[in-house]
Amino acid sequence: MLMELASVIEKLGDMLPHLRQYEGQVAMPSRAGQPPPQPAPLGSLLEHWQKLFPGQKEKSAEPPPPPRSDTGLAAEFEQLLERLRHAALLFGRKQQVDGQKLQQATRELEQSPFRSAHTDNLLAELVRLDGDDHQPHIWALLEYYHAALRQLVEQERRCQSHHHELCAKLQQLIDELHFSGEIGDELGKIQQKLLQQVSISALPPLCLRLIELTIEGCRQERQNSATFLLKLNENLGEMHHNVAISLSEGQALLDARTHHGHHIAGELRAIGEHLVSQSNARLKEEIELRMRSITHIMAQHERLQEREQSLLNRMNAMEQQINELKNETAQYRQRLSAQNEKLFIDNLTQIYNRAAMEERLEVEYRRWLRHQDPLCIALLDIDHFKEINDNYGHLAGDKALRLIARIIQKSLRESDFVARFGGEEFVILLPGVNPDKLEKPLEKLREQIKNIPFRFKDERVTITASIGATLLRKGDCTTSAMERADQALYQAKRAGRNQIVVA
Ligand SMILES: Nc1nc2c(ncn2[C@@H]2O[C@H](COP(=O)(O)OP(=O)(O)OP(=O)(O)O)[C@@H](O)[C@H]2O)c(=O)[nH]1
Repeated sequence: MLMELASVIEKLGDMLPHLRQYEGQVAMPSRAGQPPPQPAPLGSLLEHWQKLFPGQKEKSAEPPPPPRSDTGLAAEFEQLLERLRHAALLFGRKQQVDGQKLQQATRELEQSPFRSAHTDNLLAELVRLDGDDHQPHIWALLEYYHAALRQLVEQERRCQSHHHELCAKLQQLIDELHFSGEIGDELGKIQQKLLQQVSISALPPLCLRLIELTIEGCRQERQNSATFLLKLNENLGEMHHNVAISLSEGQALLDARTHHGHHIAGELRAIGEHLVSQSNARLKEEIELRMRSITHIMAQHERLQEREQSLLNRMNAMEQQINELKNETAQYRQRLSAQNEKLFIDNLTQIYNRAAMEERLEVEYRRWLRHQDPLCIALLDIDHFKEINDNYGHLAGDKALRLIARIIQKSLRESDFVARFGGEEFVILLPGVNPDKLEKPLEKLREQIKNIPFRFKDERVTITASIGATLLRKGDCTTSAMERADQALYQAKRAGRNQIVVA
C-alpha cells in the first residue's frame, strides 16, 4: 500500500507543472477561435485516490478535496500534495515501527514455553497477510497475546520459585525430625522425593502425610519416654532401697566396731595399769612391747573407722539425691501423661478426638474378639448444622457443638466413650450394651439434644441430631462396622432426620 501511495504522489507531482501552466494560460486572454488548454486528466487519478482512502478520518492523511477549476488551484494543489507527502512519511514510519514490534513479538513468541503448535501456524499465516487492512488489529492482538503469555511465564516463574522454596523448607524441617523406625524411613523417602522435585499438585498431600507422620512420631516418642521413665523410676526405687539397706548395715557395723574398739581400749588400759604395779622387769618389757603394737593397731583401726564414717556420709548424701531424682521423674511422668492426654483431646469441645477414638475402638474391638460382649458403634450427626452457621454465625455454631458434646458425655455411662469425629459428627462406643435395649440410651440422647434450649440472636432454636448405630457382628473388622454405622446414619438422614436407625 505504501508503494502505491508513493506512485500516486509521484503522479500528482508530475501533474503540478501542467496545472501551473494551465493557470498561467487561463489568466491571459485566449486567442480567438482557440479552446482553452485542458489540465492533465485528473478523473482517473481521483478515482484511484478515493479507493486508497475510503472513509479515511485521520487529519494528517486526509485526501485533498477534488481540485476546482479555478485560479490559485495549483498553489492549493501543491499544498495538499505536501500534506500528502507528510502523511505518507508518517504512515511509512508507523509501519516500520509496527513491523519491528511484530518481529520482536514473533521472536519472543517463538521462545515462549507456553507457545502452542497453533501459534506457529498463525505466525506463518501472518507473513502471508502482510499489507492487509486488518494488520494493525492483528499486531495489536499479537501484542496482547504476547503480553498474556508474558504474564503466564511470570506467574509460572513466581510459582516455581515459591515451589522450590517450599520444597527446601520441607526438607529442612524433615532434617530437624529425628524419628527412628518406620516413621524415620518414610521421612527419608519423602526427603528423597523432595530432592528430586515434587510437582506442585503433589505437595499438599505430601504436607498432610508429613503432619500425620510427625504426630505419630511424637506419640511414639512420648510412649517410649514414658516407658523409659517408668523403668527409670523403678530402677531408682530399687537403688534407693539397696542404698538404704547398705546404709543401715554399714551404720550397724560401724557402731559394733566402735563398741568393740572402745572395749579393747578399755581392756588395754586396764592391763597397762595392772602392769605398772608388777615387778617382773622382763615380762613387763615384753608386754609393753606388745602393748605398743596393739596401740598402733588401734590407731589404724580408728583411721579406718573415720574413713568408713565419711563413706557412710557420702552414701547418705547419695540417698538424698536419688530421692530428689525420683520425685523429679515422677513429676515429669505426670506432665508427659497430661500432654499425651492433650494429643487426644478435641480443642473445641474438650472431649476425645478422632485419634483417641481410633485407639479406643481398637482396644474395644480386641476386647470384643476375646469376650464377645456386645459392642455398639453409633455415629451421631447434627441436622442442618450448616443453617446454624449460616443464620447465626460460626461462633454460635461452635457454642452449639460444645454444648452438644457436653450433653452427649453426660448422657453416657462411665464405661461408654464419645469422641468428636470431625465437623458436626460424633462417634459413640457402647461396650457391654444390652442388644435388646440398644435404642434406649440412643433415644435418650436424641431426646436430650432436641430439648437443649438454644437461644441465638434472641431466637429459640431447636437443634436435632440423627443417629446411625450398629452392633459388631461375627467376621466384622472395625472398618466394616464403621461403614455399616455410616450407612445407618445416611438412612436416618434420608428418612427425615432427628431419628435413629440401627443396622
Ligand atoms: N461452627 C462450626 N461449624 C462447623 C465446624 N465443623 C464443621 N462445621 C460446619 O458444619 C456444617 C456441616 O454441613 P453439612 O455437612 O452440609 O451438613 P448439615 O448442614 O448438618 O446437614 P445434614 O448433615 O445433611 O443434616 C458445615 O457448614 C461446616 O462448616 C466447627 O468446628 N464449627
